[in-house]
Amino acid sequence: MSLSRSCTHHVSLPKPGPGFDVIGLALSMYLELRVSIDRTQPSDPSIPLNCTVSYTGVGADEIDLNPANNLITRTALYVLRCHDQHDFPAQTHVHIHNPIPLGRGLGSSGAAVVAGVLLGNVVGDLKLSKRRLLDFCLMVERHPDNVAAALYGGFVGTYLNELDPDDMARKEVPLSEVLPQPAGGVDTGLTPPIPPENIGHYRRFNWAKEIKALAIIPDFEVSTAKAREVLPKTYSRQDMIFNLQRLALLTTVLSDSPPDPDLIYSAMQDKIHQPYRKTLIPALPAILSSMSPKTHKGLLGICLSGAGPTILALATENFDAIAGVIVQRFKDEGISCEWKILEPAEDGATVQEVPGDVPSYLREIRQT
Ligand SMILES: Nc1ncnc2c1ncn2[C@@H]1O[C@H](COP(=O)(O)OP(=O)(O)O)[C@@H](O)[C@H]1O
Ligand SMILES: N[C@@H](CCOP(=O)(O)O)C(=O)O
Repeated sequence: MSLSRSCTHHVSLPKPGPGFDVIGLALSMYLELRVSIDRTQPSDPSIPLNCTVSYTGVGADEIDLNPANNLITRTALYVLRCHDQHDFPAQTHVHIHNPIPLGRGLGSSGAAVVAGVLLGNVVGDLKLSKRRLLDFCLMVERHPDNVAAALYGGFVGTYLNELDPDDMARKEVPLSEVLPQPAGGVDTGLTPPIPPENIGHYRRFNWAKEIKALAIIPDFEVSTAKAREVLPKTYSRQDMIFNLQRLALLTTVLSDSPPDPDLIYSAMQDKIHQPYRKTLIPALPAILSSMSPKTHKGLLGICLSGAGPTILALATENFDAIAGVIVQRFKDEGISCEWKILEPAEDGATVQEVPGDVPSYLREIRQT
């Protein structure tokens, strides 16, 4: 029997403003996998881990297609190995179509982790609940904002539960034990750390239909790991209260219809990550200090998307002009940008059976 399955994942654009590592927004860019398992064929020992990978979309020259190195397939292997399945089923092929720019703060890695977890669940026929899938995601990407938004869709608030000491230790094992690279074959003898139950939690919020998300995407990468290294380990009480006061309002004001620009603009101010990340993103200070609903009609609020360098501007109208100003600010620093108008993606990650024989995945990749 042959089968072809597709998984679709939405990119998450995390945390408007003060919700660092807390709130996430899934937006209308879709990472898509096509998975085929040719069960008519026996295992071929020359195929590492029984899996071949192909890729279309952005970053094709960067992504490693060796299943032992690729983030999506390594994550899937982690899920499989936690269930005593050491390799992919014989003759698995995974086609990845990825429109999400890499290393730009648009959640490409969060979407890839969600994709990998769903891939493991599908090819291993594990039938894990979404809640359990989130545990696996959180063993790999340890801040919950991106993966919860990509998995569940929409505008979400997230938190990590206080686990008992044993579970906490299990959750905090080094990432290299969760995702060894390269992911060795069956003979490594390594037992993967099984995620504790109920690592994190999420809650969907409403989103006012008038609000669109402009993503202005500079032509350079900032790795999330690097952008987290520049953050301080501790913060002043004053700065924490500043963010908490705004975050308490933000989730509500983004659901109000019609939106209140002044309130949204104020609620999107941040003192715990953007000031430190300015050093990595040349135009950020000029953009944040010069744009507001008073200077730009239709603008509601502006912040770094994820760890940057993408700028997220929430707006109701006047999109070309708002994006044009931000593009120009980057241009002044010698950086070119593309920009997109995006909307919340409500559905989260989905898996569909695709009828037809194995080669059909090549024809069915959605071009976005
Ligand atoms: N579709 C994908 N397939 C495989 N690896 C991916 C994919 N998307 C992202 N990655 C990995 O994640 C890295 C980017 O992650 P990160 O620095 O967290 O940036 P961001 O998540 O903001 O795009 C890429 O360099 C790549 O290694
Ligand atoms: N909350 C995280 C989000 C990182 O998102 P990414 O898209 O840059 O991976 C952070 O701000 O570090």
